[in-house]
Order: sequence, then structure tokens, then C-alpha cells
Amino acid sequence: MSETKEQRVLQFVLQNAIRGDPKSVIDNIDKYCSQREWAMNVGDQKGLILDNVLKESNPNTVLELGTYCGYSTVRIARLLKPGARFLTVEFNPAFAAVAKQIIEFAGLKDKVQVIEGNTQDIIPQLKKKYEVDKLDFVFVDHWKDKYLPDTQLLEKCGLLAKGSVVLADNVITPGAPEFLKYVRTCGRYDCTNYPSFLEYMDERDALEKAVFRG
Ligand SMILES: O=C(NC/C=C/[C@H]1O[C@@H](n2cnc(C(F)(F)F)c2)[C@H](O)[C@@H]1O)c1cc([N+](=O)[O-])cc(O)c1O
Ligand SMILES: [Mg+2]
Repeated sequence: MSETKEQRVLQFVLQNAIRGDPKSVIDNIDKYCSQREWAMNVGDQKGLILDNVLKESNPNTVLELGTYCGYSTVRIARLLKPGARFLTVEFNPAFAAVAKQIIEFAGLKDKVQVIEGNTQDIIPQLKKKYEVDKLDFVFVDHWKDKYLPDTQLLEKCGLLAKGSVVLADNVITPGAPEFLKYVRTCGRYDCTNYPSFLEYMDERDALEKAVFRG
């Protein structure tokens, strides 16, 4: 059966990273995707910003939209305090399968719940089915045209509270213009832009942090 790029990333990790060592998993995905095949991981430059914003937030409950291969999932899970809850939503079963193996190899299986499905179906279930009260930190990195509707859905479902951090990848490349305009002008968020570069490339990109005012 013909292998996919995501399966090749997984194989490289299994063969080169150290089991139970999240940083070696992160470094090996970055090595493979910068030297062999580009892939849409948040990468090490934006990843460092993600680490710092996450540490500042020190969250109890985290949601990620767009697991992909689990690169940012591992970056986030490795920094969470004991007992914190971390849910990540992935739409594509093949990507979810790769991500689960990468998360497990990193030794973080017990810290993360990978939920397969569509955000518009999963978000309304978070309170009752997944026993989430409020989200302290949301990392948004899925389809760019879903950033805005899903942020508004999080609001509608009462999942954001004063101080909830929404951190979005790719607000320059590929860009999420409607999302950016909304969070910066609707009056419900305090926004900060973190300029950086597109993963493994010289093109400019940025993360946007939108803190809910409650
Ligand atoms: O398109 C990009 N990312 C799209 C990322 C998409 C990922 O999010 C999943 N998803 C889709 N819907 C859901 C939900 F939430 F519905 F379940 C989850 C997709 O299956 C995929 O794994 C991208 C593109 C570039 N680039 O340079 O082109 C750079 C990047 O960093 C990027 O993130
Ligand atoms: Mg991205």
C-alpha cells in the first residue's frame, strides 16, 4: 500500500527519536520536515512562542483544533501540569492514527485525548459528553476558514471565560483574515500578534493571541 507523507514522518520518529522523550520527538519531526518533506507542523520557531504563551497561561483545560501528526500536541502536552486536561480534535482518521502513535511514543498518551470528528459537532458536546466546564487555552491550527466559525461556536457554547486564551497559528500564511478582523474588532478580546516565520520556510507568518474578556 502506498505510504503517505504522514506515515513517513511517523516512521522517521519511531526509528530516530527516543521513546518517552517528547523533545526528541519534536526535534526529529522538525529534522525530517525541514530536510526531507515539508509538512504543516507549527514548527520550532512558532513552537517556541507557543511554549511561552502556554507557560504564561498555566492552563487546567486545553483544547487543540487540528491535531494533524501531533507535533503541537506533543509540544503542549509536555508542558502541562499534572492533572491538567487536554483534548485535541482531528477530522481525518489517517492523521489521527499517526498522531496517536506519535503521542504514545513521546510518552504522553495519558495526558491527551484525541477526539476524531468535526469541530462543529464536537465543540457542542464538550460540556456534557466531555465534561468540560471552561477552556483556559485553545490552540487553533485547523482549516483556516474554520477559525472564525469555531471561535464563535466556542463563545456560543459558553466554553470561554474571562482570561481564556485563544492562540491561532498562520494568521499571515496561509492567513485567517476574517478570524483576525473579528477578534481584533468585536470588543470581546485583547489581542497580541507574535510575528515569526512559516514552519521550515523563510516566508513570514505569525501567531495571534486573543484573550477573552469575559
Ligand atoms: O492548511 C493548514 N492547516 C490546515 C490543518 C488541518 C488539519 O486540521 C484537521 N482538521 C480539519 N478540521 C478539523 C476539525 F477541527 F474540524 F476537526 C481538524 C485536518 O484534518 C488537518 O489535520 C496549514 C497550511 C500551511 N501552509 O503553509 O500552507 C501552514 C500551516 O501551518 C497550516 O496549519
Ligand atoms: Mg499551522
